[in-house]
Amino acid sequence: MLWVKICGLSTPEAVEAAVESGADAVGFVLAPGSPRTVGAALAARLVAAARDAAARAGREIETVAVVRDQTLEEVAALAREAGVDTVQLHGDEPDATADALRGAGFRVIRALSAGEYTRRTATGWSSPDRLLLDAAVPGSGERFSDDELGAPPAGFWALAGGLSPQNVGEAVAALRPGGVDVSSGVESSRGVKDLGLIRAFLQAARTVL
Ligand SMILES: O=C(O)c1ccccc1NCC(=O)[C@H](O)[C@H](O)COP(=O)(O)O
Repeated sequence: MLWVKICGLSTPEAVEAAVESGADAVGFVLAPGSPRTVGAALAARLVAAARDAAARAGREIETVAVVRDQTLEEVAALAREAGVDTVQLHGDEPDATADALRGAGFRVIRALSAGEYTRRTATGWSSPDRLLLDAAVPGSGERFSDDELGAPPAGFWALAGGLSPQNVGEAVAALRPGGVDVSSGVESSRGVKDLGLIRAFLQAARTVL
């Protein structure tokens, strides 16, 4: 079944809508400078809300801290305080940062633009972590173009960038990722989640063949 992550959540109501509608993962932006940025203390409350909602539904939820170009020390401290399961690295973090986070007990998602993924793999780079392929500007609501991605990854990967309830089915049919990730496409305005769009996205993603 398609793995679905709803990202950039900042209220308990939006977290509950995502979990109750069947999201596999919920993400909180702990990188500075975004309208979706939350502090570690609020993220910890949102993590608790996600786990409570998942427990009520009798299932599990993966909680994800989204970071970008912060030091390992800062990322580890934020992730620990927030109490997340997973750290999503969205910048130019070295492989050593991912290794150290894994060593500290976190799961890691490596987010790359489709173009950067294509460049790295051409040099023989590979990642032990789950890959998320995104547009050049994360959280912008933009799709990457087909010619930026050479061959999609062979193993599990998730598609992000410009997805919405309207286009997720067509995007998954075309690229066949193992998962999808959305933020802007479930917002009424930048940084403001729309509970109806969250539910509609989950419903559309769950009916992709
Ligand atoms: O959302 C942000 O503002 C953000 C800031 C810094 C690093 C990452 C950020 N977002 C990552 C995501 O929300 C998703 O993984 C993905 O890029 C979805 O983007 P969208 O095109 O908005 O659906």
